[in-house]
Formats: sequence, structure tokens, C-alpha cells
Amino acid sequence: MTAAIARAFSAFTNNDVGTLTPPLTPNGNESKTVSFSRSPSPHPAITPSQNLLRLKAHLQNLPTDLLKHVHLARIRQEDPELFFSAIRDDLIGLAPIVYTPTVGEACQKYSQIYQGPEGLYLSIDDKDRIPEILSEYASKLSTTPQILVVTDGSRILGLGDLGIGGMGISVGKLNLYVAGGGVNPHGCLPVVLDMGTNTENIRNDPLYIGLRRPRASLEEATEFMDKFMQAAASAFPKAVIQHEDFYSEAAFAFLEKYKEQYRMFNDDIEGTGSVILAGFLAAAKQASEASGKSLKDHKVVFLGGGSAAVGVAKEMMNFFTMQGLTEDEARERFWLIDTKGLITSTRPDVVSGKVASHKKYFIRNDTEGKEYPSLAEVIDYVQPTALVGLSTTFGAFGEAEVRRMAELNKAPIIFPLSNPTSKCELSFSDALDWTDGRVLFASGSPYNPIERDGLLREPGQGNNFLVFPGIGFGALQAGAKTVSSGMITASAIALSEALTEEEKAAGLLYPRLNRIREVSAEVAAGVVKKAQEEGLDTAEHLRGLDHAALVAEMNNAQWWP
Ligand SMILES: O=C([O-])CC(=O)C(=O)O
Ligand SMILES: [Mg+2]
Repeated sequence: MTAAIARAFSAFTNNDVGTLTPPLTPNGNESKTVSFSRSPSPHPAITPSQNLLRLKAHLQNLPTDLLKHVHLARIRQEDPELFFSAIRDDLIGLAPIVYTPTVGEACQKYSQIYQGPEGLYLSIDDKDRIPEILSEYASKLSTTPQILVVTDGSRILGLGDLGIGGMGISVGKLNLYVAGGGVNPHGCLPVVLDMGTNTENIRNDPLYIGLRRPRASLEEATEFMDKFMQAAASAFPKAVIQHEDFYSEAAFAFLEKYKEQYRMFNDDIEGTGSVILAGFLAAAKQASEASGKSLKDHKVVFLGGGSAAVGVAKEMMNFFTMQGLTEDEARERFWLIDTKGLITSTRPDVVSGKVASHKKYFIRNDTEGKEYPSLAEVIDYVQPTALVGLSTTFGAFGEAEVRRMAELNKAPIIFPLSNPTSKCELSFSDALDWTDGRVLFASGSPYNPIERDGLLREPGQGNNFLVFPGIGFGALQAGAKTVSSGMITASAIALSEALTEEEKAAGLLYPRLNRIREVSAEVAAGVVKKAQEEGLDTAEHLRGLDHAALVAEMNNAQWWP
């Protein structure tokens, strides 16, 4: 077994490959990490429920979220049943540990907390051997991969380029695929494509386990990506491939290139877009009821011009076309602000053509030569009904701006979406305080409910985990040839329709997280239906079923610990 092949033999869970696993590092060197095999219980009377109790007690004693994260990662590999039982019992408490925000810290410290391989680490140095590596890997697995989450680590949450540490986000997303979507854990394959990193302190860390080179150019990265996508689609022909946390330019380039060729989608552009469209459907309705203004008159200001911002704005345009607006009219409802201010046709970098191509769609032509460099100035100029933050700047929605939104609107819509919490534009408590409790709020990372004026106020969490498990699972069950834009929008509509009467009455913008399995089945059913309507499905047994029957099929197909 060559080093490159050997390093593939460890995975999300060790069940598939446990006996084959020589504990190797991603670099192929012998690892000093102790390998845990699943030895028989020392006493036959130890039951799974005792193990679960013990795990819960142990977690309570661990002093930091990062230590809990590390401990749980080991448990997942050793005993996925136990790990996912714990999450099933306390999703609200454990999602922030195995996913956002703690997963961000785990990615930043990946090389320091490393306890052995968790998935597939592919190095750009091996790019000519990718088909060989993947097909040998596939031939050794007992369960075929169903969902691949792949990153190059170049833009992890709002934390920047973390190189090989990006593996943590692929793993975190797959934790939610199983916990929230019901994918079989043995069918989960986290992948990191190591193309170097431009973050010098990571690259120079003596513990760093990735390639110590500057990040590959987009051209070099595309060549590697082409090989990976082709080899992955051929080695794992049934799998859905989710792109995660690529820097904006690469994210858009890869999505455009592969969207019609492979069963893939980009979670940050499309998943986040879908979730925010769903939340906005609920929020705009509540805001219009409060103000008496028409739905089509909403105006949305975005702070941020990256892949998520542009992806979200484009997906949200569907809200306005649903109200009867044309595409051009829908686009006119959006104002995007990047680090240089409002993106106008007269801004010097726009005039010289230097502005990133993904932003060009939202250039404003109506500002008559005036520039609006700050958020406050844009709010005064536009008088928006909604403010969306994807800027990765902590506290970027300041008191003055939020109070101004509350002056302009009876029920201001404010979505500070940057992740993790350390990058979030506005906390839930400040949002309530500065709007006299009138805000319609959703953040990307979790906040606790707050009691105010005798009412328990529950924050919305507009995080893509409300849809990506359903999108991936739906595409998988449908045997969809591709994941179309129509299927993405269908996921948003299904999510907004999944709100119960009780949740609507409580003013929630999203279904409660403790119903994520039900919600994911609804989302998946919406995705399957759309794939069928567009002729993209291959799963004949699902054809001709109505919505309720499709939801039942999705529920039945879910894996449970
Ligand atoms: O991982 C999350 O929490 C949401 C996400 O995709 C991102 O922020 O990049
Ligand atoms: Mg992401």
C-alpha cells in the first residue's frame, strides 16, 4: 500500500476501514496517535444506555467547548451509534459543539488538536494520481459514500484561509447531515483538498500537518478540481458532492463550471441563499402586516460582497419575482456594500473594471455619481426594510444603524449572518434593546432565547444547516442527475412551509431546531418533487407520489442511531 493510498484509509467513522487502518497522518508518515479499535466491552452487562449516560456526564465535566468537540470527534470515529445517540438526545446543546461556532475554533487549531485522520486528505502534489487514489479507496469501502463535503480550506466560515484545517468544516457539516438529515454515517465522506495556505502563522506552525506552500492560484486549483470532480463522480457514482467554504472567486467559478455536469451544489452560495429566502418569506410577511406596506416594496441592504452575500441576494430575488416583479425589477430591490462602500457604477474600481466579477450583477446605476462609503449613509439613502450582514465583521451593525432601522420600520428585518459568533454583526440582545423588541431577527450562529417584557423571545438561526441536509438527501434519494437552481429554490419554499401554526404564532422565522429531522424530510421531499418536474430524477419508485407520500418516503429512508 502506497503512502497516498494508505492515508485515505481512515474516515468519518472507523467502521468501514477499522481493520485496515494503519494510523497514518495526512502526510503519510507513521502517526504516534494511539489507534482505538472497537474492543469488546470489559463486562458483558455494560449497555449502550450506560455508555450514553457516561458520555453525557463526561461532557459536563469537560471545561471548554473545544475539549468537548475533541472528545466527541473521537467518540464519533470509535462508536458512531453512541455519538449520534448523544446528538439525537440533545441537538440544541450539542450542535454548537460539533458544528458552528465551536467547529470554527477546531478548524483554526486543527493541527494542534489532531488525533488522526478523519476523512480524505488529497494533496495538490498528488493531482495526477487522483483517479487511482479514489478508485482504490472506493474498492476498499464496505459502504459506498453517499455525501461528500469538500473544501480547500480557503475561507472557513468568516475565519479566513485555514489550509488543511478546513477538514474540520467538512466533518462538521457531515455531523449535521447525519444528525439533521438522516444520512447513514458510514456513507459520509469528508474531503479536504490541500492546496497550501496563505495564512503564514498556520503554515509556519511546527505542528501544521498540511502543505507548507502558498495557496495555489485559481488556475492551478481549477486543474486539480477538474481532476477531483471527475474522479469522485466516477469512483462514487451515486454520491452528492457539496462544495464548502471555498473563497468567493473559486466558489463561483467551480459552481458555474460543474453545476450542470455533476450532482453538486455550493452550500455557502446556494444553501445559505435558500435558508435566507425562507426566513425572508416569513419575516417580510410579518413586517408588511405591521407596516401595511406591500410585499414587493421591501428594500434589502447587504453588508458584504462575498460569495455568500451575492448568492443570498440572487436567491432572495425569487421572493420578488414570486410577487410578480421581473428579474430587473427584483434586482433593483437590493443594495450591496463591500469594503469600499455601496457598489455603484461610478466607483473607481467599478469604472476600471477591477471589481470582482461576481459582484457586477448588483452594481447600482441610480446613484448619480454620488458614493456611499458607510453603512449609515446607505441606510439613510435607501431607507431599507431589511438589513443582511455577511461581512464577517463583528459588531458591524452598530447602535446608531440599528436604531435608525427601528426609526424607519415598525418591524425592522435584521439578519446578521456571519459565522462564527466571533464574526457576527449584531447580537440578539443588542438587536432587541436597540429596536424596543420590534426586530425580526435571524443570525447565522446560535444565540440563546431572551426573556423580554414577560415574553420568551426566540432568535431565528438562519444557518444553512436547515436546508443542506435536505438538499443533499433529496438529491440522493431522487438519484438526481444534477442539483438545479429550481431544486434549491424548492428547498427554501419547503422550509418556509414547514413552519407549524404554533411556530408562526410565536413569531418564529424558522422551524425549531428540535424538529430538524421532520423539517429535513419536508425539504428533501420538495427537492425530489422539483427534480421530478424538471426531468432530472432517476428514482422511479418515487415518481407519481404526492407530497405527503414523498415526505413519508424521506422519513423512512433516514438512518437513526
Ligand atoms: O458553517 C456554517 O455555520 C454556515 C456556513 O456554511 C458558513 O458560515 O460558511
Ligand atoms: Mg460554509
